[in-house]
Amino acid sequence: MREQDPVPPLAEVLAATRVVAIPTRTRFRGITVREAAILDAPQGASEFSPFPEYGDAEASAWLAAALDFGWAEQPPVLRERIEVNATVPAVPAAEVPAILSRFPGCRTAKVKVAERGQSLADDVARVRAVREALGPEARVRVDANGGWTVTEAATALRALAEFELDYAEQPCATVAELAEVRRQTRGQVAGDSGSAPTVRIAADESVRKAADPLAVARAGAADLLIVKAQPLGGVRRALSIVAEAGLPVVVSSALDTSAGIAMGLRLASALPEGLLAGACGLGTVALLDGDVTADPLLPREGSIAVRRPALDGAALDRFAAPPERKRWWRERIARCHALLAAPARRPHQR
Ligand SMILES: O=C(O)CCC(=O)c1ccccc1C(=O)O
Ligand SMILES: [Mg+2]
Repeated sequence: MREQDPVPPLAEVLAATRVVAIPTRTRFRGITVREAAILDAPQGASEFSPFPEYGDAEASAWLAAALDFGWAEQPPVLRERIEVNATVPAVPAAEVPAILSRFPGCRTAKVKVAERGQSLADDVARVRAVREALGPEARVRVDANGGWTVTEAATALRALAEFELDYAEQPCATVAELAEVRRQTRGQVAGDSGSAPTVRIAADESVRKAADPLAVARAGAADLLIVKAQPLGGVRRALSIVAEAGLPVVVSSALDTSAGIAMGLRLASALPEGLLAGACGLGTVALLDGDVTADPLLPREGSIAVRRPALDGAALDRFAAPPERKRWWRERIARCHALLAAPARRPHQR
């Protein structure tokens, strides 16, 4: 929400809010039930779904995004369909074909790696299964969610080099570590006879969880940025961050329902030509065992049409969160709303 935009009154926001709890089809990021506040807002369906463990300051950027998408006019749509990647959770390699079958036509896959309790051999087997299923022309990415040290990342990316990765997303936790991994993998290429591919480094958490989302770009620690509309405060704010960063981007999501996916699609559709670095991580409704609309925003022939879903009352009832969780989300919205309404304490103010 732009500084001059008024925040809608709390009573109006709460009156528009329905809290849902939707089971996931596969454990993802430790999550088996995805909770979200769905807003039946004047501009259409919107979503507020920061993960439960996030504090109010971080979550209030997600609320700014939800209110902006629900109450404010959005930038023009420059493209009607957005290509998406298959998102492969940290499953055993044998389960890869079943996961990929939920993403019909997708020629790019993003594979979770560095999962706690698993080994590099598990990661290599999973990535190999994805490469074998999709063929040599497909783009294969990995996402470590900051799970590796610099040494582990260098070792893992060497082991994964044979799969010719599109990029490695957030291999390590900090900007300094990303810069070091980027330097080392380049060194690897330079010292090699030329056969080893450069592994591009993408920043995700270093953008969406940072006090300054542009610091990673300024430090030259990434080749591209993952941008997510909710944590960055909305479509318009994400667009201004992209414009300042000057790096190619991939738009992604946070295991949103179709209401939140629509926000990501809108962001992807508004990006200036040439900035989009391939398929976006917006196909994840395929990982949920339900949705808030009768017409979910699922990948078809590798892409999704840019549109807002119509909320389905029966689905909202079916997935209604238990009373104590509903109360928890409404109280969270009230606290985050108070942070947004107090200009001096607005998070991410620059
Ligand atoms: O980018 C994608 O393919 C899907 C979204 C995704 O991976 C994700 C979903 C929820 C929380 C974190 C992440 C992530 O990119 O790290
Ligand atoms: Mg990521």
